[in-house]
Amino acid sequence: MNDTPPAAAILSVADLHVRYGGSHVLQGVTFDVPATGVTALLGRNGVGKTTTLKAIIGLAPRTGRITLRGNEIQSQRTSRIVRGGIGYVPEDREVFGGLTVDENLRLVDPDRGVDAPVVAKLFPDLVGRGDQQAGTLSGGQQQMVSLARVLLRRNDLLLIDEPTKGLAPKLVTEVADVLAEVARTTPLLLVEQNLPLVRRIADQVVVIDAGRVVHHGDAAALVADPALTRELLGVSMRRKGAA
Ligand SMILES: Nc1ncnc2c1ncn2[C@@H]1O[C@H](COP(=O)(O)OP(=O)(O)OP(=O)(O)O)[C@@H](O)[C@H]1O
Repeated sequence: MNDTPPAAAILSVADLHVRYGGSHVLQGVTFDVPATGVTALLGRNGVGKTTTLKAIIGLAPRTGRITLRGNEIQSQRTSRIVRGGIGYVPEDREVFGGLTVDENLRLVDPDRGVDAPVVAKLFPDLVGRGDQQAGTLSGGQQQMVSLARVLLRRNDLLLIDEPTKGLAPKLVTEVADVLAEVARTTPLLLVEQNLPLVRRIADQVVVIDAGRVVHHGDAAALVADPALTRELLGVSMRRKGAA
């Protein structure tokens, strides 16, 4: 049993609702994200994990209360929330394929491209690719550009949506290494279906089902319990790739 008290919350989500037309996707989602480590947001396909991240960052129509370091942000626009310290890496990577890697990075800050120290530290493979068109990169390399872009800013919290989706096992491991390194200094709220990766880097899990949080607790304990993972997520550890 770990007697360490839980870290204070950096983000609190309370009674979060999202409706798309007649579809009531989130029906009172409530959870905290501790100020350190990795919190994995899990759930079956289509339960609203991406919608939860979008609602936090202001890209989905929401009601409820969302606080960052105790300050309410639920009525703020996305640009203000980002300036307030939340970084967001969307699921579809969204690199600009017609721009070079360096230009993609300089969209965030014109003064910092592939020569930024964080790129050399975390994404050495990108250093020599500054002039390559981002659209010609592999999926894993595009994911690195997407992560690097958000890490050029100082963030108090990062929301990262399925960073390993569609990647080969070796690249999943590389992305996991980067996320583990980033999490040493910045708390992460991570949507991720790869349970070995969750087991490796997540501290806490929040599981959503039918529009609500149905489980909240220690990541290792959930992943170590095959009956519970099957019940909550409908998956068995064996079907998922390595991290
Ligand atoms: N813009 C939208 N308009 C209408 N319905 C939407 C919209 N975005 C998402 N939905 C619906 O909301 C529900 C939740 O979608 P969401 O993408 O948040 O799920 P998810 O848990 O991230 O899924 P997955 O694991 O498959 O990525 C789905 O039924 C989806 O079809």
